[in-house]
Amino acid sequence: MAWQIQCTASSPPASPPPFTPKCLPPRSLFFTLSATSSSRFCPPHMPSLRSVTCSLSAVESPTSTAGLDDSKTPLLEVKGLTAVIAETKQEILKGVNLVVHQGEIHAIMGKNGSGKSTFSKVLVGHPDYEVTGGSVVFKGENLLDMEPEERSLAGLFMSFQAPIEIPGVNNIDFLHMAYNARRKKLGEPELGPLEFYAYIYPKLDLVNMKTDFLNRNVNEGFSGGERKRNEILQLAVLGADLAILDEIDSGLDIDALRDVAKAVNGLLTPKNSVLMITHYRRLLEVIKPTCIHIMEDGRIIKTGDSSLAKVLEEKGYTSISAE
Ligand SMILES: Nc1ncnc2c1ncn2[C@@H]1O[C@H](COP(=O)(O)OP(=O)(O)OP(=O)(O)O)[C@@H](O)[C@H]1O
Repeated sequence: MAWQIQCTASSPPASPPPFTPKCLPPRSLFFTLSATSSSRFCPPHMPSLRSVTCSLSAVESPTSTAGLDDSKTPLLEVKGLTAVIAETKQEILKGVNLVVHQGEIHAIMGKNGSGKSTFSKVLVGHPDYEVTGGSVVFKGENLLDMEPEERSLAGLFMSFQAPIEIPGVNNIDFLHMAYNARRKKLGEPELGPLEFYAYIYPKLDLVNMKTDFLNRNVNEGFSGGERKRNEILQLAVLGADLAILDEIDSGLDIDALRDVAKAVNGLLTPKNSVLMITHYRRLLEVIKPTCIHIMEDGRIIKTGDSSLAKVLEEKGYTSISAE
């Protein structure tokens, strides 16, 4: 799936409201996020097991430059990102702009087929898509130049809408390998099996998972909710500067949603950020977003605070499109 965010701001208000996220007026920002899952696309955090991929990007609106928060370097900057389906050349992303700073939580919503997942896929470098324009800078580096695993090692994590199974690969071995790859990248010594077990064991409580899930093959036979918990366990183990969560709430029962939200909130620090795609306000009530972005036809058409989700629930996307 894919995400795309766009924040637009007009002229700065005379008196800024008490809560003025950096992505809202007087700033002009655009966010784009896309994520893709495919049985052929590997998690970027699994360099040697290419079955899923992740990536994220943000671009500043060409019209929003004056409004950007210059006081902080953006974590993610996506500018005018356009992309087509590789096979048919059909354009899906039509100019996505997004800026994410440290400590921010951004939500992307939008009708089915608006391009959210495509955006995510493009960000992670999914081969089904070709970038035809724009740029994506993550932590000051050109994300589009990086391989999917390089993006992960740089601090990008993505949780897929439909996490894939990796038959024959033990969950704890998978996590151990991915974790050590990250440590190696950071110039830190790798952990042996016992050290890693001691590291991961307390994290199971975070997502309310039983120990035996570690010894099962990755997602094999897991229920939908268990897969989502496992995704968040991966995030807890690997850490991330930017976590992209694609419909992390789908398939979760009420208790599981609470567990997952608690885990995600517990992982947040002033230095890392979250970009989450969702169709439902219930997620935004437990993981409170800094901004909500609405995507339509491959672009971010509106950005607002959490009250936007209430408007959507009451009036639907048509009311936004009509503005
Ligand atoms: N590989 C592909 N081949 C053909 N069409 C594609 C491909 N990828 C995306 N599309 C089309 O691009 C459009 C956007 O799809 P995308 O999955 O990004 O939407 P979305 O906003 O994530 O939708 P949803 O909310 O239903 O998950 C859809 O019309 C989809 O059919």
